[in-house]
Amino acid sequence: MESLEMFCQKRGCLYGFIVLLIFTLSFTWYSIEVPPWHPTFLSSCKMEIPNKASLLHDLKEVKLQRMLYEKPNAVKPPRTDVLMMTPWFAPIVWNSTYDINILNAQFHQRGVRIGLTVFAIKKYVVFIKTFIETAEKFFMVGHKVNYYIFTDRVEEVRQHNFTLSEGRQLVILGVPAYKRWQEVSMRRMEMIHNQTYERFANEIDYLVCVDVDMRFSDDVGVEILSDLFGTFHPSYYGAPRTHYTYERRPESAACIPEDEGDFYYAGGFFGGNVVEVFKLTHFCHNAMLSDTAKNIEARWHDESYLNNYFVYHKPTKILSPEYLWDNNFAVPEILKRRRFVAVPKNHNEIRN
Ligand SMILES: CC(=O)N[C@H]1[C@@H](OP(=O)(O)OP(=O)(O)OC[C@H]2O[C@@H](n3ccc(=O)[nH]c3=O)[C@H](O)[C@@H]2O)O[C@H](CO)[C@H](O)[C@@H]1O
Ligand SMILES: [Mn+2]
Repeated sequence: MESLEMFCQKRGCLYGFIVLLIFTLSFTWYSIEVPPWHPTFLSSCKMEIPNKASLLHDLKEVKLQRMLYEKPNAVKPPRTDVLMMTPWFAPIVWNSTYDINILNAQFHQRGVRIGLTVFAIKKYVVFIKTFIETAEKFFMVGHKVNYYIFTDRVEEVRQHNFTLSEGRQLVILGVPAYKRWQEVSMRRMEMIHNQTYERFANEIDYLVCVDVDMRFSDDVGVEILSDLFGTFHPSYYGAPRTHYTYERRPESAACIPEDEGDFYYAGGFFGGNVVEVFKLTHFCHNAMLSDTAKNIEARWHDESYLNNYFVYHKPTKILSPEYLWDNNFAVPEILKRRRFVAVPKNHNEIRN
């Protein structure tokens, strides 16, 4: 039989342990402002957990596919003549830095849908035929694509009756024609913004927003897609900050001080997922309105606001000038492909 003394000793240990446990638990509870099992904590973790059946289905699919390609080499970069990564770890897309087959497999697996927005207002409708025809050849071939053509000449665009490959659709959106070309260009931000929740959120995953006075002349594929992306302007990718044609007047909402800024981005090619494009166009349009109220027109219109936005909201990917080129420029050694090039235009003739 256990002596009374031993029984008391054991019970003492047990009580001691329980007291310690309660103390530790309550300390943990109070030291975490919102405990992990609290709904507020769960909703603050932004990652959405997909449904279990679809996760398991995806896993099965990955196993079925063989992945055959030359393995990357950790000590031999594919390019040493250009910057391939920004200091905030956004890749810069140059030829031969990626394997399109790997990327295509990834984006097909996700069934990604891509929207391409383009504006053909007033005389700029002349560009739409070449634009769509070359896009059919080179833009996101094999993926689901929606073209969104914003125009004041709906009938004229419709009459082209473009034949599109499978999985591709064309949507014509009637919009007003502003008088000055600068305003037409700037108002694109507002019009894209207006369609994000109305339409884009339901129809696509990524948006690509470009100029219409352009032609595709080589592949532009899913390598460009990321949450938020911009493109080096072909005139300034190698230039020092002082040469960038940023808006410099402090009273403008587009102002970038002399000692800030990374690159000079082109107004004619940007994009991202629907939410990021919503935020970007919201900023650019409202900054433009606030400048207009002060009688200020930013130096390079929408491009100036875009550049300002990218200083403070860094793009997660940047496209090299391969994606926006002008054949009036001499072709530098680093430029291996010209994928999207300006169609020559008579500025005075087309803008008036
Ligand atoms: C390649 C590139 O980076 N281009 C940018 C550049 O000049 P650009 O000289 O290339 O501007 P632009 O004349 O092409 O105008 C921009 C776009 O607005 C549309 N448009 C314009 C006028 C008009 O009457 N009808 C019409 O539809 C059309 O889609 C055109 O492509 O600077 C502009 C602002 O000054 C914009 O930021 C452009 O995106
Ligand atoms: Mn243009």
